[in-house]
Amino acid sequence: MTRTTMPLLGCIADDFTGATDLASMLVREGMRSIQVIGVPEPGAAAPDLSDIDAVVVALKSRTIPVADAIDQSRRALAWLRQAGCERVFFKYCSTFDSTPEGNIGPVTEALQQDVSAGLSIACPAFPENNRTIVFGHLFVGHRLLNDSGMEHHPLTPMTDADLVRWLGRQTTRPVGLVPWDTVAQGPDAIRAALDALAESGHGHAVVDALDNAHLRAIGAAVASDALVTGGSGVAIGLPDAWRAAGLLGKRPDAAALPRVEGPAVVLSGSCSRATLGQVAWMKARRPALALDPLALFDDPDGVVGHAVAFLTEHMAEGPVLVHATAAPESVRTVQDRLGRDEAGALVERAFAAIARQVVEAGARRLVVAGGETSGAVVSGLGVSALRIGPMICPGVPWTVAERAGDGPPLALALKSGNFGAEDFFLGAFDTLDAMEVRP
Ligand SMILES: Nc1ncnc2c1ncn2[C@@H]1O[C@H](COP(=O)(O)OP(=O)(O)OP(=O)(O)O)[C@@H](O)[C@H]1O
Ligand SMILES: O=C(O)[C@@H](O)C(=O)CO
Repeated sequence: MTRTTMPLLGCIADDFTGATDLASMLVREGMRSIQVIGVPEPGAAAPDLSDIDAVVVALKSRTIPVADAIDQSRRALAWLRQAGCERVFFKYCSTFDSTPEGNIGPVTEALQQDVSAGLSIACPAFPENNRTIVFGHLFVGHRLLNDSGMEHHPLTPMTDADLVRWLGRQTTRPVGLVPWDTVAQGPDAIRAALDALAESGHGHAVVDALDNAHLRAIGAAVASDALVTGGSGVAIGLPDAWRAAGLLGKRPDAAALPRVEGPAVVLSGSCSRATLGQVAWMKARRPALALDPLALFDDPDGVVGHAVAFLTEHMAEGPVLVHATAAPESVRTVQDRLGRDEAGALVERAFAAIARQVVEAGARRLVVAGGETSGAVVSGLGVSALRIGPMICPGVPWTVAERAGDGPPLALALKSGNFGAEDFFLGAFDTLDAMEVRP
């Protein structure tokens, strides 16, 4: 018999757009999914989980102190288990963003303890976005992780592509490897390798994957595990395995959302390479306004007001863009003047205010670029949960927001900095117009 009343899978994601990425993969594979913003406080209105298969709790725990990340993740786990989830997924970045101290290893070990898991896999591979693992080494495209640009990341510089060694620095229990030639032999071989590693005292296994066939085989091998850890890629094999085991029903309409119509805006606070290209592409086609952080520092209300007036003037005619996205040298100038964190916080506050005011002025469909920027916008709009809909590109779905009070429905697409093709900003609205509608 297939269970129908409670979510089967509870997920804990260490950042915001990462949570959306995971939920999107689960929806594509036929699980009705919702993303909850932070751990709901006791007594707060709980999201409606009555027809939901997977719940993803979005934390901001990737770069906070280890003890705080453990505490938040454990609270998320307790809430998910109370909601009925029997399987747990810990989602981190496909570039394994972490430091020698954590937070991936320590959070995994805390969750293992709480769900009484023995060994769990670690698999950030996401071939659809060019992240693959070969003999434990993570590649971004053709480059090793530590030669991909990620070695310069301001918060989590990834200076070693050897995930067995890197994760081993963060964990108390040994880390083993299931190499790709074992993975290629299929689920039974993978399971046997994992069991052998557990038998020999390993607490973690990095699992190689080069393509989606590998990920589906891994999913089938670990479908009974209480805890799976990884990027969104490794989640794609789980739903089929659960359906085969009778734990999950068929969900042909998993991606359907209520129709949301109305003016469309794009807010971009990401300065990642992919977003720079997307902003340039959009500026050549639609009205666009650049936010100047230094002007924002001098007159925040004036600059926000000007941006809202600009959006409001143009949004009825089609998608319109406001961006702080700027080239690295211009970002450096701003950071030298204001400080890196202060500049970031100033721009994020501005986007939160712009989003709030432009929604008050009638905007109903918003695309937001950048993880931190998305967090600020979602907080600014008072969103408590996101129902996940169709995929725009691997890792980015449309969502419909649940908000406190009786606000009008809002469609939101939250894009990780480095995801999406050049035409993402306009293409996103085509996906929304073409989607199947939930009555
Ligand atoms: N022109 C600018 N000068 C200085 N800081 C900026 C500027 N534009 C944006 N920022 C800040 O840079 C940060 C960008 O982070 P964000 O997470 O939004 O994007 P990202 O890093 O590209 O996305 P992701 O985390 O999904 O990869 C934010 O704090 C934003 O406010
Ligand atoms: O896994 C990824 O690359 C993304 O979902 C992410 O976590 C971006 O911060």
